[in-house]
Amino acid sequence: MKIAIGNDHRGYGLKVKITALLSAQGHEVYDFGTDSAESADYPDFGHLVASKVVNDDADRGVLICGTGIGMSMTANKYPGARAALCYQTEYAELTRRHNDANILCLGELNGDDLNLEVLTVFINTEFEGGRHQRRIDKISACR
Ligand SMILES: O=C(CO)[C@H](O)[C@H](O)[C@H](O)COP(=O)(O)O
Repeated sequence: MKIAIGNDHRGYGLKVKITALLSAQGHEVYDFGTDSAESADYPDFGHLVASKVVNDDADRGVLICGTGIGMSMTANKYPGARAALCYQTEYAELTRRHNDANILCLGELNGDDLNLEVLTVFINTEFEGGRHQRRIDKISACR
């Protein structure tokens, strides 16, 4: 799978671990920065990753900031982005099965170990389709 990843300064350490894990599993990881723990603005990286996903240059995106909230706000500005902020594995499973989420947002505050579990579930869970596809289609239908 092609996976685009981005982070701000608070997400840098976790990004390094995630990139190593995904690469070891054979995924193609495209790292859009930031590349250090020096202060950086999360929208800069959220925009890069979300645009890659909605343009089909990546199958999934992963975005990390302190809470994951700013990244999810940024990514969901893009039509076709379904960014999900997940703090527990159950949410990652359900957002893949029911929402076909294509971007996972993580909060560094949630802890690296739990975030890596959440990531693994997100990457390995398939969309169920059926009634959930109808509902996803309705997300795009702004009134
Ligand atoms: O959590 C975040 C946005 O939702 C970001 O990680 C920001 O970094 C957070 O707002 C903290 O900012 P700071 O400059 O590190 O204090």
